[in-house]
Amino acid sequence: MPETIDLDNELAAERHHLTESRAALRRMRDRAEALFGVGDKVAGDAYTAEQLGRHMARRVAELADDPGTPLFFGRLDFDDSSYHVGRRHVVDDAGEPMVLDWRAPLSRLFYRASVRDPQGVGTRRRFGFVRGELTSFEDEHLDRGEELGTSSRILTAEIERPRVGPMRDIVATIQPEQDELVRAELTDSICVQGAPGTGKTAVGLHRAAYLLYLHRERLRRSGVLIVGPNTAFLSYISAVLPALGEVEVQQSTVDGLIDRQPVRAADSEAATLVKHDVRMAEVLRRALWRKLAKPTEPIMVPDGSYRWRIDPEPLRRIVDEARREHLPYAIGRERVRARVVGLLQRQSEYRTGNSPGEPWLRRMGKVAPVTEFLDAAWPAVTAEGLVVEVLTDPSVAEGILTAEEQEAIRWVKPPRTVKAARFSAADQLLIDEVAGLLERETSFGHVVVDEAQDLSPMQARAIARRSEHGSITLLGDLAQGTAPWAAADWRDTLGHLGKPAASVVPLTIGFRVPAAVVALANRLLPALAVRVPEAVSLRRDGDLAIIAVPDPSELDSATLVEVTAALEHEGSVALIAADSAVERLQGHLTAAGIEHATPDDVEAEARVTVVPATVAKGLEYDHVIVHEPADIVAAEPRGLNRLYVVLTRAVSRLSVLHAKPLPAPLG
Ligand SMILES: Nc1ncnc2c1ncn2[C@@H]1O[C@H](COP(=O)(O)OP(=O)(O)OP(=O)(O)O)[C@@H](O)[C@H]1O
Repeated sequence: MPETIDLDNELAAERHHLTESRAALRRMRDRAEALFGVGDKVAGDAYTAEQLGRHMARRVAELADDPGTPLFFGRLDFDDSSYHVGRRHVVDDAGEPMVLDWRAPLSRLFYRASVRDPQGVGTRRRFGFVRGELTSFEDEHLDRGEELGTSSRILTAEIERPRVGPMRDIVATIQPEQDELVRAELTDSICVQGAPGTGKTAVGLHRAAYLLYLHRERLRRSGVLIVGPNTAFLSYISAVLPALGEVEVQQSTVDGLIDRQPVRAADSEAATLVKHDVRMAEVLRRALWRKLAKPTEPIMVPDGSYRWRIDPEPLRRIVDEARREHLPYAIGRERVRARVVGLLQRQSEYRTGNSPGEPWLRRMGKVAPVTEFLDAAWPAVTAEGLVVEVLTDPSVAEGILTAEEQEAIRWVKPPRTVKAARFSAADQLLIDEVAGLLERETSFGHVVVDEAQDLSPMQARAIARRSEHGSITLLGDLAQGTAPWAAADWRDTLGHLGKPAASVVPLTIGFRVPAAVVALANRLLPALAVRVPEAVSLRRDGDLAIIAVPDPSELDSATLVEVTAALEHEGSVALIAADSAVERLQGHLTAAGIEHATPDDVEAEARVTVVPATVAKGLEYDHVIVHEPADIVAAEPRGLNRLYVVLTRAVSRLSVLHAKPLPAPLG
């Protein structure tokens, strides 16, 4: 059987290449560490030493080898050469490539070459690994018209593998439609509308890694930011970028971006709605700029034996001019101060014949008459102070907000001082909005926003301020919108984000949810009032069980039985329930001696996670057990959308237990 022997030899050769590549990576890391050690001795000054130190530490971290993940996952054979494709570049001692980074231009062919357009690739080889051990490979001879596409055994195994712990990268199996998005230009802002499990999150994270590779210096200076819906989601995705060698990407919720003040108050529902409404931006802008007043008094500045004077007319001109320059408010104020001092300087030069020096200019900027003029014509404002004013007396919103809306946000008991004010979570948005009117925010080079369908206009504006000079990748699914302000059309969100021209691209191939489960969830779509393309599941496997429990008092115990049965299978188990039922169910599990974790504890040993329905977004588990869908739907106005999210978390099996009738579209 010569074919078998040949294959064995091939496999042995590939394993040898893997061992050699690992050794080469270790030597690269040793060299980096050695350099790290001498870095502070060769660097001239403390600053350079620190910079160099940080650079080297990063380099060493980037070169870390994770024995659990394969160093390469594919190979491309051309006529006269072949390359292994992997998570990062590995070179031998002579600098020759042993593994090409998946982001290198040549590696692109691994994802994109096809029989129709082989782009010079003769054979594409994919490797199968078990716990870091290379165990198999699969060849597509594109030059002989062989192509596996999504029927690749290795791709199927990867998609169907049991899920444990945090999210993993998908570099080995990025699909052409995903690759197109991952490798979009840095200057392109894109919006990805994708059904559940189509790889939106994966695409966003890989795009961040790709852009960092291609524009390393530029993006390192300006930074890359990933915005996610909650901390459970952020911990779930936190391992992906480091596994790709990217250790310096900031990940945050929107609240985390804008937390200038502690949250010490809660809003009514009506107040929350108003504060997230884009009209609040207009209210705050008006409240701020109304503070400018026309100068009516001259400025008189005694200066030794002289006395300088500026009349109201030139002062008015200075204020008007600065206003027309559309500068942020605080910068405008300083501009006015500088121009006033400029006029004083000219008078002084004219009268004394000398040019006053820096100290004189600084003193003039601060003398009482100048400060008093500024405080009257262009008063100093703090973001917190202005928000306190508006919430104490919302009448400034006249004509923008209705009388009821003004009442909804009015503070019943205004604080005596700004310091004593107790701000709510939504107030942080208002404070951030004003801060953006006062000063310029620094922009990230690229921002990835996940679960973007739930951004309120004011949240989108907070992100816009941080990406004014950069591009964005917006990821979401309109059908999964659960916030009261959830978008019905991506154009609206893109407008608030300041990227109205971004293209909206659909993803439709589902990698997570088995076809039977997708079919169930899709029954909800017509009731969700959004127009989105349905997902087509790649997964033919999977089980769906809908279990009616006739006696409501037995629903919890039936759920417990289902959890116990689920533990017979490999992989993770999630019990998802209406938030109000979570504590009770946790109690039952504890009483039954079943270990269980919370969704933000991704390192937990427990195989069962109890997930409140409102936290399930973006997460996935092998076996999902949904407890009483009717309660999940009843808990909030967009409960059906929430149920759609909950039903689409299952990778292999979904069990739905109900005592109440199933919500209409499912019944
Ligand atoms: N090309 C791929 N190869 C293998 N697995 C993939 C691929 N694309 C996505 N997946 C897997 O499918 C699952 C769903 O991906 P992901 O969470 O990115 O989807 P999503 O569109 O963000 O889902 P949701 O809308 O539910 O948030 C993940 O386990 C991911 O690793």
